[in-house]
Amino acid sequence: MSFEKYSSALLRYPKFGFSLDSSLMDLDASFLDSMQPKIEKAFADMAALESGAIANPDEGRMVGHYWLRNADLAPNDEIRRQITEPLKALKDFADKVHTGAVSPPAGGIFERILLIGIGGSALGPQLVDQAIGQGARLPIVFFDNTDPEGMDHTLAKIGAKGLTKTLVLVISKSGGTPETRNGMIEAKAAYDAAGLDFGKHAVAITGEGSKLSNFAKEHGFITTFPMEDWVGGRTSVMSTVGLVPAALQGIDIDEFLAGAAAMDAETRKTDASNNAAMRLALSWYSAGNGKGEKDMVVLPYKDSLVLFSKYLQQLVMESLGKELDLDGKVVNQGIAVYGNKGSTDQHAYVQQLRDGVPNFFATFIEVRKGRDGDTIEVEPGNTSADYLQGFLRGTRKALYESGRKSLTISIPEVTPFQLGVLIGLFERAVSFYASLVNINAYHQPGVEAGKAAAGVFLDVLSRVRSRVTGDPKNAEQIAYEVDGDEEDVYHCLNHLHGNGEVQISLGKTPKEDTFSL
Ligand SMILES: O=P(O)(O)OC[C@H]1O[C@](O)(CO)[C@@H](O)[C@@H]1O
Repeated sequence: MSFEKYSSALLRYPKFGFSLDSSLMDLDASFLDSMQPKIEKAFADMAALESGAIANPDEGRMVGHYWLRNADLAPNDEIRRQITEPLKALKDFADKVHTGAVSPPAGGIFERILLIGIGGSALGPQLVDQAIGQGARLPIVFFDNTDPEGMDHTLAKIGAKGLTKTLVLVISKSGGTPETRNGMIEAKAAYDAAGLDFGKHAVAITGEGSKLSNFAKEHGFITTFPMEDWVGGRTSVMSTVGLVPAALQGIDIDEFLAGAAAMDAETRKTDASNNAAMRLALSWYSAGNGKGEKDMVVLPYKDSLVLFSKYLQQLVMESLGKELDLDGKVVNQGIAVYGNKGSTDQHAYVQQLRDGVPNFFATFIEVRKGRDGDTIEVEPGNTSADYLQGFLRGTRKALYESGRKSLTISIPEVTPFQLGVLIGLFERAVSFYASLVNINAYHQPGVEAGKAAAGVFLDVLSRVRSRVTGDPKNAEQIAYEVDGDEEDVYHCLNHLHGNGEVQISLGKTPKEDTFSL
């Protein structure tokens, strides 16, 4: 480590107080020279993407999340309208909810939001809430899974009386995601049980003509906001998906969009040496030899950014984790992302980072401002914020001394603008990296295999359910009756037992276990 090296590697955007320190990634001149053709191609791919090329060839779609924060860049008037009109409509809607012009049927005003979604249709709003939702006008709670107990806990927190003043946002781009559908059905059941009209409390955000959009029409939802097919789920936080809840929460969405637009403006420039998104992408490439050989550990030193690691996990892993490259060659690409927050992680897994398997590089996120208002000294001469900074600097140094590389991103404070800056940075870094390694970052074919297998399992389960009788039978016998896979049938039976639907009599091995009513 040397000040000289730090000083020459530091990339700064003083206009908004951002910096990226890649000095501890050791990117040397020969690596950068060797990458030049790929860098030029990545800039060209990006320019094509932003001007409306079909950048997601497998799905035949444009990729437009960069237009969401600068509609002037949209490739045509129709798309421009698809951005500006919903933006205006959602602001009007939020105003009406705040003033009571849109109100619950039982009177009063809406006091909280229940957001039902999963993946990109929940993670962005969760990040926004955690990072910049403190003191929000409307608090927000989530159903982001099909776990019945999780939903029960959330409903219990709201309480039957609370439901009367809860506005439900059901978010699904495809409109057919089972977890989200289940959450909506469970929420509707709770409203029905409380004698309330679910539709009069509900808003949908979904693609036109989707199952969800039809459900919303049938059940008289308050309104529906559109989601366009050129916005991917994991990059939807600046579309209606993220902006409707944020505006309802009273978050300054114009600032949020402006932060991303400011980062876009800097990282659209084709000077690689001063482009933070390209620098990130090159650092990832160098760390993992362009094959994702090193994991990315994300360590924001700020409680409010704790979900940023999880958010990046989806953004990076769903975008870059691909079997085939754009030429159809098997490449099994990806970068594993995990993390939580500093300095908390110091007391969890940093031990392994420092001394264990050297299979990662770290990404520190420094927030310069410790807190608003007065502070105290926790000991003579030092504040809590000093400690946070000390632990960040100390961990970064200790890791480098044991041969572990790291990046450090710094922002002045966590505001809507700065959250936009961070999201804009990583979105573009993902786009660049995808070009560097020649993959489509905008589809997710791998997710379908698990969904299809779950469908087969659920089908077997419904048949197994009707085959359990008073006579004890083992999995093999029932599998024969339902024409199903024996192990699948065994798991179905065990699941039914776990939920009190059938009895089990344990044998020496699962093959010998028997089940009855
Ligand atoms: O918004 P939808 O269509 O419900 O999808 C939710 C999530 O499911 C995925 O399609 C696949 O997991 C994600 O890309 C997406 O964010």
